[in-house]
Amino acid sequence: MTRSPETSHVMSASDMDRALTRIAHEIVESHRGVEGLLLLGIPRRGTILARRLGERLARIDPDFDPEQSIGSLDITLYRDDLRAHGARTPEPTTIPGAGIDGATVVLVDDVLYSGRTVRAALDALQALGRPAVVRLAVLVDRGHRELPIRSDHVGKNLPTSREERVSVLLGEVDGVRREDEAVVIQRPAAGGER
Ligand SMILES: O=P(O)(O)OC[C@H]1O[C@H](OP(=O)(O)OP(=O)(O)O)[C@H](O)[C@@H]1O
Ligand SMILES: O=c1cc[nH]c(=O)[nH]1
Repeated sequence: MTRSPETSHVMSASDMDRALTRIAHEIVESHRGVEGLLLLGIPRRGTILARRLGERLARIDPDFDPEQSIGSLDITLYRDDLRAHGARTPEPTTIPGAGIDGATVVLVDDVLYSGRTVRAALDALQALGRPAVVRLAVLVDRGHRELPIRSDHVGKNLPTSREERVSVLLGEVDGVRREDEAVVIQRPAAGGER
């Protein structure tokens, strides 16, 4: 008999909002302001979260100009599992303003797991220029790293087992209402097929 996976909510929409607000404050504090800051989201959900972080940065410090300081970094062609999974359709890379040379780039993603996406992002960045500093902000760190990568800013550390799947549900991608956005863990039902 096939059982459906169990799903549990681990962050609500307001938990996510609060986490992003805290991360925005952390970024300003660790960078000592917003000059030279460039947020680059990893599509697709990282790009949306980068935009939301940027809105908060602009509220904290009006010198932060979202138009000039938020972009998107596609990593599709830099993945190390291209051979195993085949190519995905690339999303646009958009680098605003003066580019990445000399900037403090904050990579933004929804989930940090093996670290392979971030490794690919570092390769993608290197092809574009030479930032002064690269940092990482993620909404959820679920552990199980396969590479020596850690996040500077974390919305929530979430202990998980490898069998579980963490999903960040966002209106723009998943079609949920803003108030129904959430982080959920799906675990295979005990005794069920996967
Ligand atoms: O640290 P990692 O092991 O690389 O995992 C993290 C990545 O996995 C997810 O993307 P995924 O490739 O699953 O694509 P999707 O969310 O668009 O399905 C997530 O958005 C991260 O980018
Ligand atoms: O659980 C996981 C693993 C990789 N990427 C995700 O988004 N969730």
